[in-house]
Amino acid sequence: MVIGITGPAGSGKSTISKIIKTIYKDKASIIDVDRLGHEVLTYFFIKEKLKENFGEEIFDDDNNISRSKLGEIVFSNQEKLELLNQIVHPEILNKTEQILKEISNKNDIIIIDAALLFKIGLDKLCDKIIYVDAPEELRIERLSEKRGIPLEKAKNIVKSQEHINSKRCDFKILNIGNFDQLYKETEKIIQNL
Ligand SMILES: CC(C)(COP(=O)(O)OP(=O)(O)OC[C@H]1O[C@@H](n2cnc3c(N)ncnc32)[C@H](O)[C@@H]1O)[C@@H](O)C(=O)NCCC(=O)NCCS
Ligand SMILES: Nc1ncnc2c1ncn2[C@@H]1O[C@H](COP(=O)(O)OP(=O)(O)OP(=O)(O)O)[C@@H](O)[C@H]1O
Repeated sequence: MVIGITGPAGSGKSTISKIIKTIYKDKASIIDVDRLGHEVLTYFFIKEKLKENFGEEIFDDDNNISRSKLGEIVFSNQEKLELLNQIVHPEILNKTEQILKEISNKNDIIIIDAALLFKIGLDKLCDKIIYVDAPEELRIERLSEKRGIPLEKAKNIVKSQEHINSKRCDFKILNIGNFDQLYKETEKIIQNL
């Protein structure tokens, strides 16, 4: 079974993914789509496209994409973010499909952890979808205080995700309690899959 976990930044997707992994142990795998997005930035043809569209300034001294420089540009400019999305999302979708094919017979549960599950088109790969949310201020606080993202960047990321919604979901979690409460709520959902 493929479970999509989606919702805005700082809502708790990765934490829920890890809870499910703790419950299912070796029978579950997590596809972390943020990480796949980072991998895609190392592909030669993607780097070339990004150079054409964003210029040399997004590269570091070793000719790798500087995520902090690129992030600074796109998270404060919706049009540029959309341009980046058009370049990388098809490749992220391909890569996820490829991984699913490779690991699906070795796992009972595969979790796709992605804020942009619907936007990238990953929802169509999922049997069940969990949508997780929390109030904006709490998410910004988690991103800046717990994940170490500078406050301004955290606010920009959250603003850039205003389109995220719970279009088609089977379960919803409002993650405003403590970790134990989140664990229990996740466990309850797992029992009803
Ligand atoms: C802009 C980039 C270079 C910034 O990298 P950086 O390491 O600084 O941030 P990171 O990837 O950890 O993301 C930080 C937060 O922003 C969110 N985010 C990332 N990309 C996007 C996007 N295109 N739109 C909205 N939110 C995004 C992430 O879910 C996360 O919550 C990188 O996020 C990227 O290449 N994004 C495009 C690919 C993508 O859409 N990834 C998200 C898949 S769910
Ligand atoms: N219920 C909770 N109680 C305390 N801390 C929490 C809770 N839920 C999440 N956190 C913490 O908040 C931070 C953000 O959570 P997490 O990384 O799971 O969010 P996310 O939705 O995966 O974010 P992103 O989209 O940016 O990857 C983490 O440091 C996590 O440990």
